[in-house]
Amino acid sequence: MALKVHICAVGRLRSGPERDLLDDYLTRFDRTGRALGLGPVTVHEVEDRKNGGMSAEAPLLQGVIPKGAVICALDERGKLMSSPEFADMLGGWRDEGRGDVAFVIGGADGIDPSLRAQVDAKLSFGKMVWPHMLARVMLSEQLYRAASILAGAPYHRV
Ligand SMILES: C[S@@+](CC[C@H](N)C(=O)[O-])C[C@H]1O[C@@H](n2cnc3c(N)ncnc32)[C@H](O)[C@@H]1O
Repeated sequence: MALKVHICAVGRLRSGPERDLLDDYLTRFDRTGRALGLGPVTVHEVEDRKNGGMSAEAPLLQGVIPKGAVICALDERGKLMSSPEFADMLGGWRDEGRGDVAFVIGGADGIDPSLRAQVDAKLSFGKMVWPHMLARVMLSEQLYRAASILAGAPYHRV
C-alpha cells in the first residue's frame, strides 16, 4: 500500500514564484515516489476568513487531516533531522503500512495546542521561524529529496 502524503496548511498560496516552486517539487515527488510506494501528495489549504487565529484554524486543519493518518507538525521546536533521516522516517511509515501522513503547517500564530497535543511527530527546519508559505515550499523540496534518496537517485549530495 502506498503512503499518501497530505500537506495541511493555513493560508492560500497565490500564483507566483513560490507557487511555481511548490508545484514543481510536488510534481517531481509524485513522479519519483510512484515506484517507491510514496504519494500522491495533496495540498489542503484552509483559511479562517474571520482571522480568528490558531484556535479557529485548528478545527479547519482537523477537517482536512485524513482519519488514521500519521500527523507530523512542522514546528521550529520540533526534531531537527538530516534529509536522509527524514527519508528514513517517511520510508518507515510506508513500510509499517500507514496509509496517510499529514504534514501540518500553522499560520502566523503557529499550531493550536489542542492540535499540537495530537501529533505523532514534530519536524523542525531549524530554530529560526520561517514564513508559513516558505515552510510549505521547503517541505515540498524535502519530500522530493527524500524520494530521490530512497530511489538512490543522485539529486541529494553532501
Ligand atoms: C510564522 S510560523 C509561526 C511561528 C509561531 N511562533 C509558532 O509558535 O509556531 C507559521 C508556521 O510555519 C511553520 N514553521 C515556521 N518556521 C518553522 C521551522 N523552523 N521549522 C518547522 N516549521 C516551521 C510552522 O508550521 C508554523 O506553525
